[in-house]
Parts: sequence; structure tokens; C-alpha cells
Amino acid sequence: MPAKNFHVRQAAVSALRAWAKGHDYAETLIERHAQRRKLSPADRGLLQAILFGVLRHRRLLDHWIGKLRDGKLDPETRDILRVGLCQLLILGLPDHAAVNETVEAGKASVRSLINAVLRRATLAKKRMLDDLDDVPMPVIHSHPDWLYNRWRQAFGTRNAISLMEWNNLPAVTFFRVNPLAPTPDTLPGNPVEGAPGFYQLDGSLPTALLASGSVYIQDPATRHSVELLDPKPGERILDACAAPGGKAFLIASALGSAEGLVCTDSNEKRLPRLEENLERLHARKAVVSVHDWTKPAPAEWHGSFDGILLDVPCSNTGVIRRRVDVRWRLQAPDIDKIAITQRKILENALACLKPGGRIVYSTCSIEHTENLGLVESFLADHPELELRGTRDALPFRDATDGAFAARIERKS
Ligand SMILES: C[S@@+](CC[C@H](N)C(=O)[O-])C[C@H]1O[C@@H](n2cnc3c(N)ncnc32)[C@H](O)[C@@H]1O
Repeated sequence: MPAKNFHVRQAAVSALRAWAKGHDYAETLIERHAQRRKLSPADRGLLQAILFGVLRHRRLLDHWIGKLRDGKLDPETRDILRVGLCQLLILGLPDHAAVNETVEAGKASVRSLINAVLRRATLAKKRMLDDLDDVPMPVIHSHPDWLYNRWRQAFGTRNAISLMEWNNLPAVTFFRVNPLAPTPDTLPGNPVEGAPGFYQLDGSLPTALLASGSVYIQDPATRHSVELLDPKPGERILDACAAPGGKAFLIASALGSAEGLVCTDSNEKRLPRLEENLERLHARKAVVSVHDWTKPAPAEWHGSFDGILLDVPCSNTGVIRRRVDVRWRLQAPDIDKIAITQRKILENALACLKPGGRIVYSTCSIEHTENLGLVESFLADHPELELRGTRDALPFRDATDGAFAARIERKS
């Protein structure tokens, strides 16, 4: 009898193949492959668990594949084995489902090989899970060596290991209540200490609450930059890298309306989502336009903002728990390249500040090069400016997403 759920495993393998070839985010691939195969919500959940599991534990899965089988494997067979071993050794699914349905997801020519390797794994499961003493840390926790070594240097070995462990845990969902919308009678979560308005989701978020704009899914770490910016009613504020609008919404909440808020982004394709979010979140008075801040600002914006938020594009190393594939996409030289863009954005935005205004520069990176290192080098070239405070969040220290924010003002 054919296995019932092999189409979920097939979807996982084709999503992994597409991921290896392209530049799509894992989340986009889950959506596309679930729709293509018309998966039920439960099967979509299983697809996500398998795909995220394989991407999070790829190096460890490959280590186990090496123990179970000698010789070369073509990329598709390797992906099928990763999918099978992830179910057996990471997700702890029952042996018969994990083996039978994964075997059936493979082409006829490789089924006996997959069957043999996965059956061997079911017999050796306990030993494989326990026998990791001599395996290097970045293999056990499935991160590239360069990233582990970089974090060891920056934070010490113990913190680098905690960080890798944190990145492999399923992300917790938080939401923020929208002060611009009517407050719901009941909220499906618990307040986050020290982060007013933020709740940790308990169960699932009713779609009606999301659709009405009463709440917005958002990590508490995102508040640091907007708290540092401290927008006040009546001020004119620029959110220069605004899409999809999470921080724009926090700014609008602080302003008491979106009046005076200008949101820009260089990526035209991201603007419709930003506009939809602002509309839904009762912040429709914000002005939205496209601008690439690596280029000089239009003259009419010069000297016109009381506050500017630069939530710049970054390496995302503070949010690897949510963006599971970042660790494999990112290469060491990318961090220096991103810092060049970040620096240009800062330079061009500076011209738009009113006298007495402030800029908050922020990232969801934990790399010094993109954070304080970049701000200090910028300030060294601008003696007229000074640093008026920083905030940072480190996952292994604060148990939230990683984030950095710095407030810069002209010296008075
Ligand atoms: C970290 S995301 C911003 C997230 C947003 N602030 C929020 O809270 O939802 C960075 C954004 O910067 C945009 N971006 C990248 N390069 C840019 C540039 N040169 N000028 C303006 N925006 C840029 C990206 O398209 C992306 O939407």
C-alpha cells in the first residue's frame, strides 16, 4: 500500500532543491510548495518543520549521512536522506512513517539506497545521537566554521555555542497591541516584562485580530531603536528603510498618528506590502515613496526631519533563529560589503536632518562591523556629530532577537 503522506516529503525535497539552486527564502518556498501540492494546514506545518529542521541542522545531518554511508551522493539523493534523517533524529517522528514515506518520495532508482540508509539509522539512532563527543561544535550545531570562529572572537566560546543553540530553537512569536486601533477585549498571550504593549503569543493568533490591525506580529527587540528615536507628536519623522513597516508602526504609535511620518524604501516591490500594513494598522496618513539612500536625498528633504530612523539592510545575524537559512547564504566578505552600503545610507540621510534633529541607526545584526564599529568610524569622520546613546540585544544574553541601535545628534 502506498504511504499516505509521501507528498509532504516530496514537497520538502523539491523545496530543498529549489533552495539550493536559487535565492528564495525558506518561508517563500514553503508557501509555494504547499500551494503547488494543495497541502492541508497540518501537512503544511509538517513541511515547514521538515524544511526548517533540515536547514537548521544541515551540517549535523551530513555528518550522520557520512557515518551511515561511504561514497558520493548526487544532490537530490542527499536531500532525500537529509529529509529522512531529520524526521528520525531531529523531529523524533515514528520510524515507520519517516522511513516509508521518505523512501517513496525518491525516484525508483534510489529507493533501495534510501531505504537501506534510513533503516540503518533507525537501528543506530541512540548511538548516533549520543556519540557526538569528538564532533566539532559548528558541526553539532550546524553553523559555518567562519561564523562560529567570528562569534568566538567577538563573544567568547561559551557565548558562541549558546548563540548557535539559540539559533536552532523554534522561534517564539510575539505581537504588539496597536494603540491606534480599538483595544481587543481579550488577547491570546502574556505581556512581555519590560516591553510595554508586547505579548508572547499563546496558541494561535486569531486572523480577525490581525486583519483589523489591532495587533501586529513583532519581536520586542524591535522596540529599542524606536524608543531611542523617541518620536513626539507633531514631529516630522523619516523612516528611511521602512518596508514592511514594523518600526513605522511603532513610530506612528509614538506620534499618536502617522501624520508627519515619511516612509521610504529602495525596493519598489516591497512598497505595496508596506502600504497595506500601514493602512491596516491605522497609520494611513504616512507618506510612502521609493528612494535609494545610497544616492543623495532629493533637495526638498534636506534639513526637513526632526528624527530619522535608519533601520538599514544588514547581515541579519541577530535573527538567524527566524531566518533559518541566513547562516548558509551569508559569506564572510558580505559583512564588509554590507557595511559599505550602511555607511552610504548614513551619509546621505544626514543631510535631511533639521538643526537639533537626531538619527537612530539600527540593525538586526550582532556584528561589531555593522554596529558600533560602523557608527564610531562614521563619527570619526564627522566631528560635528556625537553619540547620544546605544541599545543592543544579544540572543545569548537577553533571550530575544539580536538588535543594535545608536542615536546620533549634532553637537550643540
Ligand atoms: C531591515 S529591513 C527594514 C525593516 C523595517 N524597518 C521594519 O521594521 O519592518 C531593511 C529595508 O531596507 C531596504 N533597503 C535596502 N537598501 C536600501 C537603500 N539603499 N535605501 C533604502 N532602503 C533600502 C530593504 O528593501 C528593506 O526593506
